[in-house]
Amino acid sequence: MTQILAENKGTVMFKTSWFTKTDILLTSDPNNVQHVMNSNFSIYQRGSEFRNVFDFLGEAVFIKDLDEWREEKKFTHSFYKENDFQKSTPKIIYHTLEKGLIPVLDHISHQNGVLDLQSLFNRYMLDSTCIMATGFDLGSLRVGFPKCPLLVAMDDIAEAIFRRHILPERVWKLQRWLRVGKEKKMAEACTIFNQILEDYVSEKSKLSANNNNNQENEDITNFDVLKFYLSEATGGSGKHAEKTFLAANIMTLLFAGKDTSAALLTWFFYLISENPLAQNKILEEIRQNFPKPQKHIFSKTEELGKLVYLQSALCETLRLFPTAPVIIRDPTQEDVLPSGHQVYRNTKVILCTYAMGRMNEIWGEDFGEFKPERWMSEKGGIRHVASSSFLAFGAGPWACPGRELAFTRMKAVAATILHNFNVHVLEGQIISPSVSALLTMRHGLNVTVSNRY
Ligand code: HEM
Repeated sequence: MTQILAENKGTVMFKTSWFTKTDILLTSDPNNVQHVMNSNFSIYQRGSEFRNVFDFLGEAVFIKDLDEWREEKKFTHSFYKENDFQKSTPKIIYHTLEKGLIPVLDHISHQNGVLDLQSLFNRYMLDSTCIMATGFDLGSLRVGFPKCPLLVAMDDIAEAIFRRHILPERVWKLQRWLRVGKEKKMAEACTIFNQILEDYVSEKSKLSANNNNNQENEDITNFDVLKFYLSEATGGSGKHAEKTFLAANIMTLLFAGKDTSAALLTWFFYLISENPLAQNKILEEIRQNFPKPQKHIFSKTEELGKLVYLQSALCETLRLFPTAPVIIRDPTQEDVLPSGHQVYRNTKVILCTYAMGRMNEIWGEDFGEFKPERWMSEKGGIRHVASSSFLAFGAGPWACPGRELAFTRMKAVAATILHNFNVHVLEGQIISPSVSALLTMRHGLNVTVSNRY
C-alpha cells in the first residue's frame, strides 16, 4: 500500500463493483489529511459502519455521531484536565511498576525464563488503566500471569471486532443473530465484561453515596474516572449516572488505554534491540538523570520530563509502527479533496497513517531508518510535527485525548525496565505485524531478562 501511494502522489481511488456500491479512496497526502481531519471534519464522520462494528459500546461517546459526540465529550473527556487526575498518574505508575512489573521481571530473571513482552505490557496497561478508570486494581500483572476474565473477554471482543471489519456486514450480523463463531464468543465476552464493569459501578456508587472511599485503594490514589463521573453527574442521577452509560465509557477507556500503548512499547523494545547505538543513548540519558547504581522506579513527572531522547525514540517507533495504521472516515456529502479527487457519500476515505510514516516527502530519504534524533529540536526539546503529517494520535477535534498520559506511562515503563534490567531479544523468532485493526506484533516478542542490580 505504501508503495502504491508513493507511486500515485499519495492518493489512489479504487472503484469497487456495482454490487458493494462503495468506492475506496486511500490517501497519505498531508493536505488531504488536514482537509478531512481539521478544516472540513464535520463532513467526514466515523460513519454507520464504524458504529455498527463497535455497537457493543452502546452508550459510549466514542461511537456517537457528530452532534451527540460534541455534547457528550464535554462531560466524558473533562477529567483529562483535572489537577487530581494529573496528580494520580505518577502514583498509579509507581504502584503498578512496584507491585506488578518489577516482581514479574525479577522472577523471570531468577528463573532464567523466557517472557513475551507484549503480554507483559498488555497486562501492565490493563491494570494501570483499570485503576485510573475505576480505582480497582485487577492485579492481572503478577508472577505467573494469573487468570483474568476481563483480559480474556477483551481479547475475544478485539478478535470479533477485527472479523467484523473484514466480513461483509450482513454476514457477521447473521452470525450474531445465529449466535455462532466469533459472534457467539463476542456476546459471551460482552456479558462478562459488562457484568464486571457494572459491579464496579454499583460498588463505586454505594461508596460515593456513603461519602466513603475504597480504603484499599486510598493508598494508590484518591482520584478515579468513575468517581469523577459520578460526582459530576447532576445530583448523582440522570443519564450520566446510569450504569450502562458509565460502563460503556469505562470500557472505551480500557480498550483505548491497553493495546495501543502495549503494542507501541513492544515495537520500541524490538527497534532498540536492532539499533544498539540508540539504545545506548537512551541508557546514557537515564543514567544522567539517575546515576546511582541501584534499583529505581521512574514515575515522577519531573524525572520523566527530562527523558527527551527516550520520548524521541518512542515518537520514532510510532512513526514506523503507528498502532492505529489507518483512520477511516465516511463523507456525509459530496466533496473535492485538495488533491483534486472527487468523493461521494458512498466513498470510504482511508487515511493511511502507516504509509505517511514512510514518506520521503515528509521525512526525507532516510525515512526507513530508526533515527530518534529527527524528533529533537535545536533547543533540546521534542520537535513539533503537525498532525497532518504525523497522524499517529489522530488530528483535529477527534484527536486522542490520552496522548500525554500515553507518553508518561510508556516513558516510565521503558526507563524503569532499561535502568533495572538487561533485556535480550531472542534470535530466530518471527517478527511480523498482526493482521488486525491495531498494529500489534503477531507472535509477541520473546525476551530473556537479567537484573542489573
Ligand atoms: C500509544 C498510545 C495511543 C495511541 C497511538 C492512540 C491513538 C489514538 C487515535 C489515532 C485516536 C483517534 C481515532 C479516530 O480519530 O478515529 C484515538 C482516540 C482516543 N484515544 Fe487514544 N491512543 C493512545 C493512547 C490512549 C490512552 C492511554 C488513552 C486513555 C486511557 C486514550 C484514549 C482515547 C480516547 C478516549 C479516544 C476517543 C476520542 C473521541 O473520539 O472523542 N488513548 N487514540
